Amino acid sequence: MSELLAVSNLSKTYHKGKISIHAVDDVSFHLCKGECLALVGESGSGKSTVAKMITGLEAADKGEIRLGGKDIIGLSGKAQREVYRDIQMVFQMPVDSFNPRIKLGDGIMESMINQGISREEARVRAIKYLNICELGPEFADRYPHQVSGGECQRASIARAIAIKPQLLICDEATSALDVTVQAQIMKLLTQLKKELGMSQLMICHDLALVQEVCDRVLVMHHGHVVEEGTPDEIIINPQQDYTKKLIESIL
Ligand SMILES: Nc1ncnc2c1ncn2[C@@H]1O[C@H](COP(=O)(O)OP(=O)(O)OP(=O)(O)O)[C@@H](O)[C@H]1O
Repeated sequence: MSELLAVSNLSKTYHKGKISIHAVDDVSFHLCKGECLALVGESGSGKSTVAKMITGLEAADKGEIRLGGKDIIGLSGKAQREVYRDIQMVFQMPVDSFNPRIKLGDGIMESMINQGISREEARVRAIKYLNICELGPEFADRYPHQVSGGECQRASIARAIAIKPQLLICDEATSALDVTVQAQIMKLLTQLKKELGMSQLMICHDLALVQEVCDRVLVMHHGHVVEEGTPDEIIINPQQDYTKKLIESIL
């Protein structure tokens, strides 16, 4: 598999008054095309900060992020818009990710229209991707408060995939949902990976889900990557003491 994303020596420190929080410290990893990589670690270990730097929501202090060989840090204008179209993120709280005053269909169409796609075509594509996410066309005309959490999360996945990103980042995308809906959404993401060849970076606390859907796992602790391997290597035969404790605490 060829490499899609290469993260090298990435670091981020947050400053709050006199306190400095080294959220991410010298993190390096890669992600291949069509691969699903899990990022696991206890709360506060830096997982979301890594994801936010990749999506450009946080600026990196140091390091390099390459997408398809091109350094994406510090881009601006059209080059930046083009790159971030290829990286989409799905967040934990589905309802918060849509504007409550905008119908789901219009929310999904927005980024396509921003890309220059006509309203008519954007509407057709919004309905197509809602359908891929197992939501009927009627969902396009509903407001976020008129659907369940699971349906809203499907709609946010539809919005993310409608613009055919090369990389989909899911930050605890299913943890607010009940177990059956969680399983359905993970199945859907695996299907999308196979059908669209999309690479995925999953931040996930649920090791059973990681084992089921991810190809490789990175373990983060205090802003560092402490271990990397296949799900079986990490979950069944962890090498580092921190990973052993993490697995014990989660299982
Ligand atoms: N905007 C911010 N300002 C200040 N500190 C922050 C900010 N965002 C995150 N942090 C801190 O950086 C550290 C890493 O946070 P981050 O959200 O990346 O961890 P995480 O592993 O994703 O945690 P969780 O699993 O709880 O979401 C934490 O100590 C957090 O409090």
